[in-house]
Amino acid sequence: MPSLARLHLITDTRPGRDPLSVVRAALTVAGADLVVQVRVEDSATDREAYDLTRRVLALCAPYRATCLVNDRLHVALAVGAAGGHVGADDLPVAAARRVLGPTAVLGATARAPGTANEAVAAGASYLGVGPCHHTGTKTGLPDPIGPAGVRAVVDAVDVPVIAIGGVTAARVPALRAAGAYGVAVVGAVSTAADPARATAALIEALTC
Ligand SMILES: Cc1ncc(COP(=O)(O)OP(=O)(O)O)c(N)n1
Ligand SMILES: Cc1nc(C(=O)O)sc1CCOP(=O)(O)O
Ligand SMILES: [Mg+2]
Repeated sequence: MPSLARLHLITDTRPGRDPLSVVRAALTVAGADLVVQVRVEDSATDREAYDLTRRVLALCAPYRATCLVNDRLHVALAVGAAGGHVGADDLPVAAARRVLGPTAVLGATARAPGTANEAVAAGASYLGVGPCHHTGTKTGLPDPIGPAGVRAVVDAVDVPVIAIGGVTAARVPALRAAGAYGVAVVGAVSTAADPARATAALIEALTC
């Protein structure tokens, strides 16, 4: 299994966004130190997800950056991505592991130590833990768990914890101090005036 990069950029496919140019900008700065997770709207067709993922994979390849696919594991397999990410509404982690095979990267969402332990026992190779802070990117989330909630999960598991939800470069030090291995972001890069510069700030915060 490839070593996991600490910065995960999740594609922003909301109307008016340009996910490919954001991914391109982030890769020029972060290179192999980036995981790009392709996440499309629930209303997107599989064909749209497949086409976007193929394009993202082609951008990642020269940098040897890792490409993962959110939810749609058949798309991950079809394009040859490194793995996928599942949450409570997706395939159960054990089923996802069977689909992807033993060596793929498999992330699972966990918000508390109990579900985190279950996800790891079922085959998750990393955990996405949050929401750490309020976010305007996704609706319907529970209250933020903050760095203390991240710490509770970190103390319970032995896989990398990727903090997600309202993460900015300024918030990275507290999340790292809580034991987060890395962070996943949408808005901090996608809505930045300069996505390359925003990526550089996150990388710097993660390497301090
Ligand atoms: C790194 C990371 N962590 C959490 C999530 C959220 O996944 P999920 O709970 O399945 O919600 P959706 O993203 O599918 O709406 C994630 N994608 N990545
Ligand atoms: C897709 C997603 N999942 C979350 C979770 O907590 O499970 S938070 C989130 C959105 C993250 O976007 P931003 O970096 O703009 O806050
Ligand atoms: Mg999901």
